[in-house]
Amino acid sequence: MRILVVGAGATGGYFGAVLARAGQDVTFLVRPGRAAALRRRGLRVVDGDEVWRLDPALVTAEELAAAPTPYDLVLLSVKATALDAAIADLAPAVGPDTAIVPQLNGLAHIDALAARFGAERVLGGVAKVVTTLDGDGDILRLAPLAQFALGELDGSVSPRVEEIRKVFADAGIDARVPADVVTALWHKWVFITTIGGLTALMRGTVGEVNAAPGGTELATALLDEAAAVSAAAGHAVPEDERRASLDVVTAAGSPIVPSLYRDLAAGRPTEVEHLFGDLTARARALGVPTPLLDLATLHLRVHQARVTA
Ligand SMILES: NC(=O)C1=CN([C@@H]2O[C@H](COP(=O)(O)OP(=O)(O)OC[C@H]3O[C@@H](n4cnc5c(N)ncnc54)[C@H](OP(=O)(O)O)[C@@H]3O)[C@@H](O)[C@H]2O)C=CC1
Ligand SMILES: CC(C)(CO)C(=O)C(=O)O
Repeated sequence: MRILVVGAGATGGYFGAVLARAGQDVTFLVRPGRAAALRRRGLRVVDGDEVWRLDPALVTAEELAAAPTPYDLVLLSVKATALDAAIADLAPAVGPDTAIVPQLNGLAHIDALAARFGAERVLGGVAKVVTTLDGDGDILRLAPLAQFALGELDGSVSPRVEEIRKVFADAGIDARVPADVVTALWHKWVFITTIGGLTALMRGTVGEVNAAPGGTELATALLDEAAAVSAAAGHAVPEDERRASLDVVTAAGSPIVPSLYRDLAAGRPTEVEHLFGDLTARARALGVPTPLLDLATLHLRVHQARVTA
């Protein structure tokens, strides 16, 4: 299977490196700056005490446009803020049989991809991994979790989904095909807006927020707001899943923060519109009140305006 990973950042770099290390035919579509850094330093993954280096196959948008090459699988791993440009850049890699698996948090990117490439080429993908880039561009894996869920958007069971799942599983990734990947995307969205809203509003880790009086109540209220939107959209969060998410966002002493918080704390733009703007707009359309998520949205918008000015 020829695999093109679009974006060699924290998640794409990690999953792509794991797939390449397992012997898969992986090429990274990267922008010139990242290409130069990877050629100089290699793609390094720091996983606890283990550090491994890969010298991956790279292609830039210019090179791909000059020699269009259809790939079997395109794994889209950019931030939502880079989505439109990435869609244009990856287009020459899409042929009649290409499967595009995005792994962004949120949902709106699915519609954007389907509009550009046709819904039949787009699968749903949900990444559960905790990775970040350090100052050298190396990938740091911050927690043992490495899960990838994918599926057809219409819920059907297809040979290509099983084939891709097996490629991930054979590389050692906990790869799953949920009963309904759109529901899985919604539930990840609920989780990410809860933990993102909590840590962004309170400017602390899950443990720090919960150590303060009222922190646990805020985590619970955020989760319930986000879950109410998901339920109104037809994707109710089952009680066991709600409990599992609650356990994570109320865990005493937990050092966990989401990538959104890392971006905020580092003064970088965040995926505010894709994650929060979209969810609160859908909440309004569905008649679901979301005062806490609205506050988080406003907070992140103020940051966005400042850092993009
Ligand atoms: N980090 C995490 O733990 C998790 C993140 N997610 C989600 O995954 C998505 C990606 O996040 P993450 O991997 O953290 O983001 P990163 O910013 O670490 O990586 C994104 C990469 O995309 C590259 N990129 C942007 N535009 C293009 C383009 N046109 N062509 C090629 N490369 C491009 C950037 O490269 P450049 O160097 O050129 O800027 C960057 O390296 C987000 O939606 C996030 O919410 C989901 C699960 C976990
Ligand atoms: C919370 C987490 C790590 C779960 O995969 C995530 O999606 C993110 O940080 O963006």
